[in-house]
Amino acid sequence: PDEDSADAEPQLGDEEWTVPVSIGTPPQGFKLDLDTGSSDLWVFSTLLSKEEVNGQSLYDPNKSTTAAKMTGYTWDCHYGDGSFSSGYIYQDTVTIGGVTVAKQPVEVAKTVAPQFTQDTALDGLVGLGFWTINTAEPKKQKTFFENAAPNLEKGLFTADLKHEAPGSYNFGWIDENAHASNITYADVDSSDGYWMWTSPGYAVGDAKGINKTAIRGITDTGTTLLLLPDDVVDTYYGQVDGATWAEEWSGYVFDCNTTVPDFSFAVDNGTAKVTVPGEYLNYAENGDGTCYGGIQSDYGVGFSIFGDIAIKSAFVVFDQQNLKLGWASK
Ligand SMILES: Cc1ccc(-c2noc([C@H]3C[C@@H](O)CN3)n2)cc1F
Repeated sequence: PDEDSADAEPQLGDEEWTVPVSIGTPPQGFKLDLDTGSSDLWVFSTLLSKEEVNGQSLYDPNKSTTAAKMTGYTWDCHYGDGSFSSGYIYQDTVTIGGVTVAKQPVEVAKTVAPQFTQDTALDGLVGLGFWTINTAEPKKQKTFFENAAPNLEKGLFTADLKHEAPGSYNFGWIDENAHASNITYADVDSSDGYWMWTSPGYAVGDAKGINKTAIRGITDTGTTLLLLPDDVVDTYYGQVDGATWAEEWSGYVFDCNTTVPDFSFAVDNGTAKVTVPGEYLNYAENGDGTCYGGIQSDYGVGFSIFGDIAIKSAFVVFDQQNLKLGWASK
């Protein structure tokens, strides 16, 4: 059923992906960043001061006949990079990829951090984590997917992000033509509100076996890079000629002409694995002849983060009904 599919446009050199979202009646159109690492749906709005807006589309609830203010409700988000946004809440009709939720809590921004003002590629976020980390007060609100799932064929959504090319998110069904290998599932621990799971190990380059070490982390479409434990990161860069940790870049860098090896992480008991091509792991030029690695340390986060660099290397199934995370090659 192709109607439940949203094209995901890569922005800023695969830094983030946005999808077209309609809110209100008549529909107001936005480009929102689907983020499995948070659980608030928020959008730039007419409540913002003009200094905080830089070309983004603004949701105006007063122009929507289906908008209803949730009196007394507020929200306040803080993201991993220190950015923030906050405001008030309306219920309105939201459509993403052909899936419509009436009375979806739409968090309208009254304040956004400079990072959002500067990010002209997006008009807000759609959190696809679990409601337990939604920031609405006095009562947490369900995500778009949690509200949509009961009316979908399957209580799951899939992410098929691609390197420097449009990808897609599907809601409620698995496109068997979108993945090459069987889908291998891992158990999800949603107790912290994230898509948290544990990979049993990893391999660098074309190494046959895997280094058996548990990598516990979240699968987060809103994080660009692949953030891993220091011992894994050090082992990886030990195989990248000339790689060093650079204070000025706060991360591992190497000469841009360096050939960087693939990185594979195991799924389930290690029978299946996802291979991130070395090409994706030379993430960005620093401008001084060095390049910034796509693998960096998860120090201080408390868990690893399988961000877009890992997600775009696979076809990923976020199965909320069975609390499973599926990975397949494509
Ligand atoms: C300007 C800007 C800043 C942050 C983010 C952002 N979105 O998702 C996330 C990650 C980290 C964690 O917070 C949840 N998922 N970060 C997006 C932005 F456009």
